[in-house]
Formats: sequence, C-alpha cells, structure tokens
Amino acid sequence: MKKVKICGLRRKEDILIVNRLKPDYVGFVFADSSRKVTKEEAKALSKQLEKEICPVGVFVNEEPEIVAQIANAGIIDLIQLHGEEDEAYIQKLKAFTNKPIIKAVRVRSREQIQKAEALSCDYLLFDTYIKGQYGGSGKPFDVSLIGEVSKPYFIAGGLSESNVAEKLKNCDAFAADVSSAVEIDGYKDEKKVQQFIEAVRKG
Ligand SMILES: O=C(O)c1ccccc1NCC(=O)[C@H](O)[C@H](O)COP(=O)(O)O
Repeated sequence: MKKVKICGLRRKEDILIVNRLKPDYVGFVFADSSRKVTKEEAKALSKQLEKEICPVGVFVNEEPEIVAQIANAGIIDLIQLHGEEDEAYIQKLKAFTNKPIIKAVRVRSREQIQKAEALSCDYLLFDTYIKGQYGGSGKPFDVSLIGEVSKPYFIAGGLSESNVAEKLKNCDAFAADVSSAVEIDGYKDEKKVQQFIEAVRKG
C-alpha cells in the first residue's frame, strides 16, 4: 500500500485529526510560510502525536546545526530539505544527526531528477516548480517526467482526493504528500484529510 503524508500541521486540532485518521507521516514546516511553526510549537504538537505516525520537519536552506538540534531533540524523526541544499550540505547535516533525510526537488527536467538520485539522502520528494515559492503551492506537475528512480520517493504538488490515484498510477512513488487540498481557509479539514488518505490507500 502507498504511504501518505499530511504536511503543514500547526494546531492542536490538526494533531487530533491525524491521530484519528493515522496517515503514515505528518509534516511540520519550519520555513517561511503561513504554515510555519516554531521549534517550541512543533515540540508541543509532536508530543501529542500517536507513536505510529512519523513526524517530518520541513526546512528551506536552514543551518544544518539548527536542523540537527530539532531532529536530535526528538521533535521530528525524518528531515525534509526543501530548498537548494546540495551534497556538501547533506554531508554536513549527517555529521550532526543520523535521522533519515528526504531531499525535495522542484521538478523542471528529467536531468535534474537524475542528478538528485546521486545525493546521499534516504528518500527523494518531487514537487512542483513555481518561481519564488518553495512548496505548498497547491499546483500539480506532470509526474510522467519522473521516470525510473533508484531511491524511494514521495510525490507532492497539487495532489487532491480527486487526482492522487491517477498520479500514483503514472509513476512509481512510495508515498503521496499533500497540504493545500486538505485545507479550508488555510486550516486542515478532517473530511478532506480522510478522503485524501482513503484515495491514496485504495490506489
Ligand atoms: O507547505 C508549505 O507552506 C511549504 C513552505 C515552504 C517549503 C515547503 C513547504 N511544504 C512542503 C510540503 O511537503 C508540501 O506538502 C508540498 O509542497 C505539497 O504542497 P501542496 O501542493 O500544497 O499540496
């Protein structure tokens, strides 16, 4: 069964929703965004998360020492790098923490994906390229660009209950990641989260 990640949790209500619906992963965004949480907020939210749900920290070009501090404090179990982090950055981060790493790629070409495969991260995540916006755009991209990839990967970018099954059929993703389409007025909506999780798991 495909895995599912609900990204951009920021309220106690969001944690109650995911604890009931049990996605495989949830994301806390530590980068500039309407969904941004502080380390203290994420710590309090993560503590209330059911143990079977894996908390992921989303960072954009953050100092590796800061990322590692948050990871090593047990607030997150997986690190998602969503900026221009390169192999040198990943090596530096790995010197500070042994938490697994997802490297996000905002897809513009097949060459870019092949280059990302050589990075020493554990997973890749393919998201939509929008100039000036790192993530959470709500805009889809053509997943047929992905092709064969040697690492397990997430797909993201404008996924919704109505398009996720089709997108998963057109690539070999390990997991689907969503934020915008499971929100109403910027807040996570239980019904939408439930419909998305069901659509991913039904395939
Ligand atoms: O969600 C954000 O606001 C965000 C801001 C800056 C960097 C990354 C961000 N989100 C990362 C994610 O993993 C999102 O789930 C992914 O981009 C998909 O979002 P959406 O297209 O809204 O479903």
